[in-house]
Amino acid sequence: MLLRNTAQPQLPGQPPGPPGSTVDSTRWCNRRSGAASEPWIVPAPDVLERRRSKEWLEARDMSGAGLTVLVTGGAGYIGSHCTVELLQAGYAVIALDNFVNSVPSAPSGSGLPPSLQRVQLITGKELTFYECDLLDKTRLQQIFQEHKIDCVIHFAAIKAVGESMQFPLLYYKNNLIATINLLEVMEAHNVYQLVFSSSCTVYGNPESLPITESHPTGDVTNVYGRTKHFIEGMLKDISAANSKWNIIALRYFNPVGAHPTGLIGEDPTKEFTNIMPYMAQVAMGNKPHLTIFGGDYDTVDGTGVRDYIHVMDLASGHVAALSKLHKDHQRIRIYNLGTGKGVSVLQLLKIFEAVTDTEIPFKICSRRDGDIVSMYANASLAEKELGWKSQFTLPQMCKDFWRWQTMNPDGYRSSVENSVSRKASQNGHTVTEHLKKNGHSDNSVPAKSSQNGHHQHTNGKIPMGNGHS
Ligand SMILES: CC(=O)N[C@H]1[C@@H](OP(=O)(O)OP(=O)(O)OC[C@H]2O[C@@H](n3ccc(=O)[nH]c3=O)[C@H](O)[C@@H]2O)O[C@H](CO)[C@H](O)[C@@H]1O
Repeated sequence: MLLRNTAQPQLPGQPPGPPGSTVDSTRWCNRRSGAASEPWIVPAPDVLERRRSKEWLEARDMSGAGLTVLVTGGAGYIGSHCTVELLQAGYAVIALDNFVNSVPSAPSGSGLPPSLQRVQLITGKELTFYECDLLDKTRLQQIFQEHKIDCVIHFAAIKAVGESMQFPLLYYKNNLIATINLLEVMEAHNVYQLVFSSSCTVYGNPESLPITESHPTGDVTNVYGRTKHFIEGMLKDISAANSKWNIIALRYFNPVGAHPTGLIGEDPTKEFTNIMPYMAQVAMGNKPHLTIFGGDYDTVDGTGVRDYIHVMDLASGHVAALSKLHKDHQRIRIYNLGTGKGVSVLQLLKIFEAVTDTEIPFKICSRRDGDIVSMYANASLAEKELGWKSQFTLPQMCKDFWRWQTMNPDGYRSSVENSVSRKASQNGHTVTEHLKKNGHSDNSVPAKSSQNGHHQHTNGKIPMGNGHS
């Protein structure tokens, strides 16, 4: 039976229905009939740690202690998950975002966007945030002047493949000029350590599988991908011209999943087209069926094959990359971040159904323009040189994505204040007591409005008494 979510707004971590109600998810998702119902429970924030191997935890990288990293695109999907790992690795984080594809800070709130408020809740640590468009070079310069920045992770970009074909100049301007501004400002402030967010899309149609970093690049099928390819070229050129540069470009395969707490996840403000968010919408009953693009490819079952990687694995890959930059000066180096496992659309669908206990009706239609048949990584270089290896399995990716989706059916519109209030009241504490107990000071510093109207959330402390956005 397919039911729509008609529930009232609920708190993250609670099933739909009035706060405190016992309504479970059988009421509102595309559940398999007769299956036992089990409401989603908020996992402890250390759940991620427990999933990792003992060896990994022992070797935990704390190389960020005492260093400040600037994260562009910090409020977005990958940026926010990476910020969790950076804070946990001891970095002081300065995050920037222009909210082009992430949910903005509420005008009356703390100045922090909801994704980053939740990052603070997960980590119990504070960060600094500026609303800043990288096309605004003056603003960027001010930020570099105000802080002693040691290194940069550059996520900020627009990334919708279809949109990039319709509006190529928008993509070239936003992705290329923004990056040039950032590189110029970095150089002017003697900041030369950079991790750049690239993509497996630079390989185009692979000539051989699994794909190693030495596979030819440039035969890219879309404008978005070409911006990534051009930026990689630019980074090679600047590192050849000036030996001070120390850069790692990470070529991601297909990022999916969400933080295991379910507090942060993907909440694009643009129409989504990637498969897992779409699949989840069908599972929720918000879309009637999944359209599978092509069932006649030369693959295990005729559907397209990809290398899906948990976003928290990507996040730890960035910490490993920064750590490498602090240790070795290698001018520019490129690594694939993937699991090395190719998974077809139908295989993904079956696993998603099994771990979420839902049914996903689908229709196999014609191939999507520009789609690649099969793509998966050889990620052994990252393992050898960065000491990084993916940890999460595909069922965990699906489960974590689903937890985020069901806890936040309206994305970040469920407020952090509610989440805090709920946890506090569960423990018999006030919000203030709860935050103090969890390492937040009540000595809050509200967001300042800078001269040009941008918000800065100084030290990232969660203001109390005046509400959270
Ligand atoms: C060519 C290209 O630049 N691809 C980008 C796109 O990868 P992909 O196009 O690989 O990601 P995707 O999630 O859109 O598609 C994954 C697989 O699912 C299939 N599919 C997808 C949606 C759907 O409704 N039905 C369906 O069958 C699709 O044909 C493909 O085989 O997005 C990624 C981010 O996650 C990267 O940014 C990639 O660079």
